[in-house]
Amino acid sequence: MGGFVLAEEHIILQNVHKEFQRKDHAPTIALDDVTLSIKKGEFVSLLGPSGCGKSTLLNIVAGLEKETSGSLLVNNKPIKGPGNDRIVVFQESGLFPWMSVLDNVMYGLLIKKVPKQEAKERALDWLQKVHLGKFAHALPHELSGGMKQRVAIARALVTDPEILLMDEPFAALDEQTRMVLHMELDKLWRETGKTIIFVTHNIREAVVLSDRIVLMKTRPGGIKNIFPVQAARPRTSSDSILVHLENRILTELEQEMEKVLKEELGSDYALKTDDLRVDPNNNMGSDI
Ligand SMILES: Nc1ncnc2c1ncn2[C@@H]1O[C@H](COP(=O)(O)OP(=O)(O)OP(=O)(O)O)[C@@H](O)[C@H]1O
Repeated sequence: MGGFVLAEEHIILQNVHKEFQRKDHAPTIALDDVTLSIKKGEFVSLLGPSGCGKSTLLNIVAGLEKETSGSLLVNNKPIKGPGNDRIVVFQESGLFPWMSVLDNVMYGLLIKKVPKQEAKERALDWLQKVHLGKFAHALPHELSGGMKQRVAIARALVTDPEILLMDEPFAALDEQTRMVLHMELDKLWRETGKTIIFVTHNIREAVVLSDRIVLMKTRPGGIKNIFPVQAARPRTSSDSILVHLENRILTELEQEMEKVLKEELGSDYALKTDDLRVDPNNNMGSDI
């Protein structure tokens, strides 16, 4: 071979096809022929309209769903199911309501037979990193939504997985909290070098956080386009590179969503996707 070194691929999906069987109906093709490679330490977002297969793709990488055909490799090894190297953070924090914040974060370590004192120290360390050291002994219901998601992130990262899989983790949060968590996640990602796959409906969230954005399409679900994000970090959403990219992605999404709406509504189709356009006076970003 020549004198160049290939960057290390962490996750490789090759021609992944996923069908869900439905009684008395044709199967739903959730993913068709998805091929995607993700490098070690890369932050990749999956973006696209409802039903385009984002969660299915994430669940296949997590080992929670099995592809119907095609292959998935992590560190060049086929995936047979869930593993300690991959952890999922969901939209709902999923904390045990009867356990303190500290016990919630320690739980995964104790399951893995980490000695109690070490588990406590590691959990407290992670609670400091997500700025919740003072809430170690609080119960989940005493926390705000943003704080709960911080605990969920600490609980995931304390076990030191190689890959963090995030399924709309900030979708239920208000915009200000979301922006703070973007900054925190960006910092944690840069400090830890984890590989992250992040599912979102929010274009601005995707451009602010990602190295690459995988824009997905529906019917059948798959990849429509991939956008590298070449802006310096830490980022602000007003960065002109990001604003320009956000509009490019939105233009492609509009085409996709018009296609979907026409198929769904047929002759009733009247809705225009122009309403999705970014209003420069509106800080919220576009949810799709
Ligand atoms: N367990 C299942 N059984 C049957 N069909 C399913 C199942 N899970 C997903 N699907 C179907 O597969 C397609 C893709 O679903 P998926 O949840 O992956 O999409 P998504 O892009 O994550 O959607 P959303 O943004 O609304 O969460 C949809 O048509 C969905 O109805």
